[in-house]
Amino acid sequence: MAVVVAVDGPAGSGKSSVSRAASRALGYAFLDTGAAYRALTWLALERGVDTADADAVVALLGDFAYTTEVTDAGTVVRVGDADVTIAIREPRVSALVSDVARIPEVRTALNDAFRRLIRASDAPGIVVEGRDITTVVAPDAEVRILLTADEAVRIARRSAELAPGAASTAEQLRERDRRDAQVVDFLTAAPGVTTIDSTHLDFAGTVQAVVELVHDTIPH
Ligand SMILES: Nc1ncnc2c1ncn2[C@@H]1O[C@H](COP(=O)(O)OP(=O)(O)O)[C@@H](O)[C@H]1O
Ligand SMILES: Nc1ccn([C@@H]2O[C@H](COP(=O)(O)OP(=O)(O)O)[C@@H](O)[C@H]2O)c(=O)n1
Repeated sequence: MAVVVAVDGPAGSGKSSVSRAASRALGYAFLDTGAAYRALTWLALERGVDTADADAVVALLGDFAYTTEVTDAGTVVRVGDADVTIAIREPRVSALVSDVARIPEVRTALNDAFRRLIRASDAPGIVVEGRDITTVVAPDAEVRILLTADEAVRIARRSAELAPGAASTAEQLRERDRRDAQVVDFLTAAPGVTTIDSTHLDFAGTVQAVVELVHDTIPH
């Protein structure tokens, strides 16, 4: 059974990029759970399904052929034959993903899939990042981290999400965190979870903090 490193936190805290780099440094696999919520949202948009209609979104699950493939250039995300790696990061997906993520049947189905992927990993460990990994998906993970940063810093890091005519990055990020926080608490560390605040750390320093915590926790 692979060592599990669970990482939760709000948007723009560095979960995906830091977890990916830390997994490489550790020789571990990597699982970005937000990508699956984003891919299901992309499928709803593609099919013209209203994301506020929970039953219609749940009906998509039977036909949600979601796969990921780790390549040198990064993780390629596909739904069926469609490469949605770039599309799932578009603001139109970010704006609706919280609708999809608040549907209990969606969370149950995706969490089951995440647990299967974790169990199937043949690497010595796996870094899994999202919003409820430390609390719901893998509460027994050997290493559990809440990655945070001040909101202004997170907004500055996410400025690339700005789309012409759309609400500002700041409004989008605040609104998404507000809605996500109604579903899972990723702003306070559960008992046994270590907080890493990256506000005053640069990228390499944040990766190092994660790697050191794993080394300090896991005998090697
Ligand atoms: N400690 C850090 N210092 C500076 N930039 C960072 C740091 N951590 C992450 N970043 C950058 O911030 C942006 C958002 O990070 P990302 O991993 O997408 O966050 P999340 O997955 O939590 O939304 C990325 O461009 C990333 O390279
Ligand atoms: N474990 C998870 C991961 C993501 N999500 C949802 O998926 C969305 C996208 O997650 P993400 O990790 O790609 O978001 P960023 O923080 O990287 O922008 C979040 O805004 C949540 O609505 C979730 O509900 N539970």
